[in-house]
Amino acid sequence: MTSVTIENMDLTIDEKDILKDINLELMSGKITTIIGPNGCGKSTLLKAVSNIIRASDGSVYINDLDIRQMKSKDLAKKISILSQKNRLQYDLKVHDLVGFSRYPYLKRFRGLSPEDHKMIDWALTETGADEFRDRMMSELSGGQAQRVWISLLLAQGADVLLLDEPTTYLDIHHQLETLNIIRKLNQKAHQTVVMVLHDINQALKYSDEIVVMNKGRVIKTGTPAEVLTNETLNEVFNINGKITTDPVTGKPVLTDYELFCRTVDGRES
Ligand SMILES: Nc1ncnc2c1ncn2[C@@H]1O[C@H](COP(=O)(O)OP(=O)(O)OP(=O)(O)O)[C@@H](O)[C@H]1O
Repeated sequence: MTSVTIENMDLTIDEKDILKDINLELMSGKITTIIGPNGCGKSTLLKAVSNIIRASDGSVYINDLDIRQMKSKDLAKKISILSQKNRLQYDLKVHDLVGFSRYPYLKRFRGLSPEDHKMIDWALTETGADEFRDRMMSELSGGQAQRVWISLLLAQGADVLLLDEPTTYLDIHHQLETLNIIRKLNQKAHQTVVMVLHDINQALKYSDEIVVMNKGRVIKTGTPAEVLTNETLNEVFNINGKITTDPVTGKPVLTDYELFCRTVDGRES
């Protein structure tokens, strides 16, 4: 299993502080979900962990290896990232697109090996995307395409999976299907999964650990039960709700949520 440690990370873009003093130990083999309001730095944090964007200060370690000391191919064998918006410039067959994930393993002047094909087939089967492996990406629905993108992430064979809003654009059925696939894979293969989700109840249900961000900082980490308090909801999202415990999963559930606004003199409105 692979652990990821972020130490004293700051990230500045155009003199604006985007991430400030981030210290995190992402739990090995578990599912961690980052929640927080729009623009608080969640996507930027995932990009910095995968070295797509360089932090201005601080370090990210994968099992004690500093990612800045790693070659990009070696890093890609350890960490794969599913970005928020996946767009293709050219239309491709599903199978060919997933094949790109094997780039870090290609030997010079050689094509895909039997091992590469095995990984691609496995990834397509695990996500249920195998049935449209020979179709063009442009022919797929949003939910089908998302399964292909997750296959691409899996076929890369990394121990750490970063997923930025993997359920965006999906209907509720496909949202749950996608999260179930991620959880099933995490339970079977014990990858370290770090997701960004906007749906608080989905975050509570599917995560071992929650990271709450606000204004570029991590303000709370812990189990769903530790993190979900009305104090946190007020402070971060400006909402209030009823918090109960799901009798089956034992995890907290948020219901009856409402905007919670304080006027300048401190009254609720
Ligand atoms: N390339 C960039 N250039 C300038 N500013 C950027 C860049 N990327 C991100 N930002 C800024 O950094 C801040 C954090 O953005 P980020 O996308 O990480 O937030 P987020 O929490 O993922 O938001 P959302 O929930 O809306 O997706 C925002 O203010 C954004 O405008």
